[in-house]
Amino acid sequence: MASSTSSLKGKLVRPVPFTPKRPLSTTTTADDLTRLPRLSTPSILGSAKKFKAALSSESRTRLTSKAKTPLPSVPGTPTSSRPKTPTTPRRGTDSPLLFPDVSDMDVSRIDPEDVLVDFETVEPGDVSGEIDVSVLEADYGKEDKVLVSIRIRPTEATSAWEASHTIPKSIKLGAQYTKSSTTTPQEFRFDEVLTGSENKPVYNAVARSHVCAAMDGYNAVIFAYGQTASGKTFTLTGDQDQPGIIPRAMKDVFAYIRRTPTREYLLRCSYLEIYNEAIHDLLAPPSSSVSQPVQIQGSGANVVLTPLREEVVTSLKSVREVLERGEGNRRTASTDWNERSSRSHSVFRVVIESRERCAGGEDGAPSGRTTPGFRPPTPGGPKLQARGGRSVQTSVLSLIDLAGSEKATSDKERTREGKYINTSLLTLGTVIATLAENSSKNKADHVPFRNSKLTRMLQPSLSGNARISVICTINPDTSAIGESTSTLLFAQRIKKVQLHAQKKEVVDTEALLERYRKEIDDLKKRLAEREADAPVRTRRLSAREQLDESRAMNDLNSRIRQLTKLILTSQTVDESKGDESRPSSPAKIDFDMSPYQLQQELLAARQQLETQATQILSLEAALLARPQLPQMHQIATKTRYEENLGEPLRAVREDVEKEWIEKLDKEKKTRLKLEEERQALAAFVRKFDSLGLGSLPPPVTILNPPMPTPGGIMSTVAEVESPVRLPGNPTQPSLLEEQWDGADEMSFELLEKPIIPSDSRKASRSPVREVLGEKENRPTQKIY
Ligand SMILES: Nc1ncnc2c1ncn2[C@@H]1O[C@H](COP(=O)(O)OP(=O)(O)OP(=O)(O)O)[C@@H](O)[C@H]1O
Repeated sequence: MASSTSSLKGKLVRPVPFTPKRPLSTTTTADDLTRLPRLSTPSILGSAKKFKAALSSESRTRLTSKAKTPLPSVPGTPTSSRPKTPTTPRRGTDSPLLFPDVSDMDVSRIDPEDVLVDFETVEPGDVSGEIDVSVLEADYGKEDKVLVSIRIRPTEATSAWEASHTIPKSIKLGAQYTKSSTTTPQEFRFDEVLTGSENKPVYNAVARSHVCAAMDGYNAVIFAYGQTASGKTFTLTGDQDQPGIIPRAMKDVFAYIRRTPTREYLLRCSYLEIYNEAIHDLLAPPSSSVSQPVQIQGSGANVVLTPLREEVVTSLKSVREVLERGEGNRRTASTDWNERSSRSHSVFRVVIESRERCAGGEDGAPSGRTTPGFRPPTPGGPKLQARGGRSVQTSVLSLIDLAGSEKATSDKERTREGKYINTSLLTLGTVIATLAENSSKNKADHVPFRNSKLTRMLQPSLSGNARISVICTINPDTSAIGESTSTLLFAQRIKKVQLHAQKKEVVDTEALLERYRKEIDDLKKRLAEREADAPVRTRRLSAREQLDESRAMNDLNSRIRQLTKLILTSQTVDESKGDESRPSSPAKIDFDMSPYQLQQELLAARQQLETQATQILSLEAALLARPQLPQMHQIATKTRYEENLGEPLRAVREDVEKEWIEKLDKEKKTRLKLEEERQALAAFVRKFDSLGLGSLPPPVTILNPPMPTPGGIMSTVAEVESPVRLPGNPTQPSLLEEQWDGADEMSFELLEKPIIPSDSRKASRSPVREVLGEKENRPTQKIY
């Protein structure tokens, strides 16, 4: 063992300003660990980093006193602290406890409205001043591939790898290190290939656009992957001289807020680690962290971590305080390869909620918490509410430092940890490989997300709903060629994963519903006007214009349908569950809902009934208003023939006939479906009424909505009666069941004459007439 250790000496040789490596001990005691300073990379966390956390969950110790040295600022940050908001934590060097049971900024204890950050409250010193407009305006939302970069750690020894920094940026093994002299080394191409010890260009190239994307409403994940001691922590956290991605990202978050005077933000941070396949909250007090490990609940895109402490941050100072506390709790240990190796995967998450600022700062609108559809907040505490018509945009920025993969080590405890680390990284590799395979071959193979906590937690992001940037770090030494090659292969696979990140908005339901209702009213008015003068106008229109007219009516109807559906969906949106739409069975009543919410449901159901009745009648009206089927066939054939001169008339006719059969069949199905929905809704309304829930007067109460007749006369029908015949009622031939009789005999001359429906059509038993009565249906006679 001693010889293996000595052979490792000098492998992590770093250029200036690196300090010489401490001679490695093969037998590290817990005592040693608490004394070991991190010699090679001075931590940005000051003395907090000087502590080594205990290495197993049993013997793990937490810091019980606050680090003496405050977290150094990112260069250029003025040290003046921002004025405190009433709830800004007063903990600091004078704090009696580093892990109070309840933090002042714990989101569950505060009113989000009191801790909003906007361009006025951001301290100029919290802003990098470097944010570049082109990054803010970058088209990051459309990027559907993972941004994959390689960072090669500097070495004083000879590097086994050759990097090309010109486009295409690539890396390949030096020819002298390939297995045989005849083999050409494989060239790996990536978005970025970075070298050197400067963290700023690394941040700009791999992280800045993702941070801006997160501020703009997209979920974003940035993670570092690589062999142990290859530079993941250096890249993400950095040190005093070279702050890494996390501190720079937080600075840009505040810079972004400062540059966006139109919005206000609520920022919540959490910090966790996955150690030996258990998730620990790095911000929770040690007692509750051990007794209540964080659980992953939910599945698919709705993964929830609970209990997980989230703390509101209002300035860089409060971010530093949170980071410092969490960092002090991370499990690191000296391994044969790295004096301060991360033994866990750590995840720093910032939930960014924002909404439009209202002019003057106070809109006088009622609190979002009283908006209909609001459900009690999830255990994570209160969230920013959509308010006064302003929707809330939510996104999560996750910054992940993975534990390094490694070979067997000389220490038993490290070997046990290493097994867990390697297993979860292996699962990550398998998940990525399957996702890549699925995207490139259009397959839907099972993805084993559940095989490790890491992949389960990352499932929503890896499944596509996040902008992802991966930095794969490489140890360039010749002794690490194997591991570096496998890192490059991992990087190549993840490049193939397909992303489709979407912004998530929670709307102010009341305002939105109002908008929808208004639009529906307008549309209905337009529809009624068109229907009223349809009979007269139709006679004057050319064949093409008649088709256009019919299309326009259809468009109006489908927009009304769409909006009605939206009303139902937005009223039943459960904020904790994301975009869940209304239950599939409208007859199901949710007894957890408040009477007011139930009433809103009832109102929506009634409105839908009304709209459906209107739709069904409009369909009938359109059918009655349009020419007889053979004539329609003729019109369509003529139009098509003119459009495709040169095609044989017979072929055109056959095509048109086929299309019309399909069209009529579709129409029939739509009407039957509408009727089924209508009946289900009617049952829903009846159920409400039988429970006495509909007795309170809703804003609009229309149980038997006035139904527009084709000619514009309004009437009322019994709610149970349907204007559509259901299957199995052979006594009423449907308008849709007309035959193609005579269609073959048509000639274009017919079209020159006014289109007059035949007597048989007049005599046909229209369901509209049946329902409304012959007299009320008189407008249909105006057609003639
Ligand atoms: N690009 C770099 N420039 C200068 N020093 C670096 C660079 N990358 C890594 N180092 C140094 O190499 C050592 C190991 O780096 P680091 O701890 O970041 O590795 P790691 O990949 O996080 O390891 P582990 O997985 O074991 O936690 C540290 O002393 C760090 O300061």
